[in-house]
Amino acid sequence: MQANEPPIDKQPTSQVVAVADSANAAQQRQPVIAVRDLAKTYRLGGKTNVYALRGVSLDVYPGEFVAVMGPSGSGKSTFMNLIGCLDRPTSGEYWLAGKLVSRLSSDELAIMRNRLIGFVFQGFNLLGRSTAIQNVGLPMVYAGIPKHIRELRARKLLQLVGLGARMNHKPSELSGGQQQRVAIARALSNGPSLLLADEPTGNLDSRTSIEIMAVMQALNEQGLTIVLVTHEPDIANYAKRQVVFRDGRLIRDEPVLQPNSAKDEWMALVQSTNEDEGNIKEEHS
Ligand SMILES: Nc1ncnc2c1ncn2[C@@H]1O[C@H](COP(=O)(O)OP(=O)(O)OP(=O)(O)O)[C@@H](O)[C@H]1O
Repeated sequence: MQANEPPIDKQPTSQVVAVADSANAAQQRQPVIAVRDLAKTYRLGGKTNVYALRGVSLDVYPGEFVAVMGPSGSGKSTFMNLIGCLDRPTSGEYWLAGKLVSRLSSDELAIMRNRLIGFVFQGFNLLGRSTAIQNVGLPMVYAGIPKHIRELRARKLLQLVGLGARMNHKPSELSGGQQQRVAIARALSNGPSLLLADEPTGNLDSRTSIEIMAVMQALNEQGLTIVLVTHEPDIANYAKRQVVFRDGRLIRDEPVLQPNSAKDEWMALVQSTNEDEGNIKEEHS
């Protein structure tokens, strides 16, 4: 066992059980995320403690699509910041792809984060003066990838999210949904195995939200593990599993038996729009 692998008694119970249960192949895989008793306390003004997370334990396996829900202030963003290695917990343990995060140096952590995790935010966070292809290529500049490979990869990623015809557009020349698709392509640029999305549809209308969720579901079908924070139950119903936080605790963790298909809903919307437009044309002819 490597120094920063979870000791067997600390490993997720399901993983230990899975060793004995060879029939359950999915559970035999190592979790991408394994947290145990994770807690985060903020100290306000040197006096007051804010208990943002109070002992959360959770495993997320490769290929899962998890929606994180809960009321405002319940700890969702704090949890995402911890699993995204953007912040350190006050106590508890976190294994990211089998490595105990607390044992990693800041440099090791940064390398692991850049290699394994892609981030998508509510506000897109694109550079306003850069084109779509430049925005997507930026994380690869930091990763030291040569220009010709960067461009090739950025083109492929923009095509993957359906923006092949918008590569040279700046964010102000793109719709909100298109900007979020650029942000998703950028999040994928270093080939992560985990996508963390904090309210990715929070700034979008419901039609555009379905479009973005169709992209997310397609990526998940290709094997990408996704953890997504949302306030909206409709959005959470596109995920395969829902976890709910309240007052810094995990109070519910359930599979979604039949996730909605955003692609089907999107196609139905497009079809009904086409029919409406056809009817209008007929009325005017
Ligand atoms: N940097 C901070 N300093 C002090 N308190 C904080 C800090 N960040 C978050 N908190 C507090 O921790 C608690 C959890 O906040 P968090 O942002 O994780 O909740 P949330 O579920 O993401 O809420 P929302 O849905 O409104 O984004 C809240 O009481 C919040 O005020």
